[in-house]
Amino acid sequence: MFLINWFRDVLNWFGLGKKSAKIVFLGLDNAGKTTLLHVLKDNVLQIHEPTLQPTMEEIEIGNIKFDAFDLGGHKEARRIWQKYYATVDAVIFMIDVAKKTRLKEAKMELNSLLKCEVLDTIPFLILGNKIDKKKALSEEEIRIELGLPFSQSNYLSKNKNIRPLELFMCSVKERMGFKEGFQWLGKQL
Ligand SMILES: Nc1nc2c(ncn2[C@@H]2O[C@H](COP(=O)(O)OP(=O)(O)OP(=O)(O)O)[C@@H](O)[C@H]2O)c(=O)[nH]1
Ligand SMILES: [Mg+2]
Repeated sequence: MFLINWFRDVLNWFGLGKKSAKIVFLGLDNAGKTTLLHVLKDNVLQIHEPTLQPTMEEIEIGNIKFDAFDLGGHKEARRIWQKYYATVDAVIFMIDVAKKTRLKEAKMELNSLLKCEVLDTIPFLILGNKIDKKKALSEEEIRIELGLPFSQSNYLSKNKNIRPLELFMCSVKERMGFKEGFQWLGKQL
């Protein structure tokens, strides 16, 4: 019962009501995607092996359906990301904000997603994860490093459409920050 209520809360964060949405979790390896998915699904923080094969978690309560695709972030795995683009309603792009040395690589992957024609108007929720770590960069530093706008209305997609895109800093470990991100995303769907 607790779990069911908890799922309902999760879905309410999305503002999904009776909607259904397909979401992909993307980002470099080790960012925390699988950890987040399982916190959302079971409310448990587990240690996961790096994701080698894409997995899909489907949560259905009443007529609410939420499909989350968890794709591996290591170099080989990134090649298949594009197979999922055509049908997605939203992208969650996760970044390890405590790993400064990999921000350039994360920026490159994010930019190539943003340039992708089929994702032109798809909302992007960027989660700056691991703010619990000592070395975590601030939100401002992350915006600068990734070249993200400070104001939402500035963000134009490749075809000059306004694309919903927002950064939320979070810690999956401390269960902080991502809820606000999902609330924002729910409004864009
Ligand atoms: N400190 C801290 N560690 C975290 C947090 N979230 C995830 N981690 C850790 O980061 C590591 C990688 O997490 P995963 O969820 O496996 O990362 P992933 O993005 O799925 O990685 P791939 O499957 O390789 O693409 C694990 O050791 C997690 O415990 C967080 O909020 N804070
Ligand atoms: Mg994973």
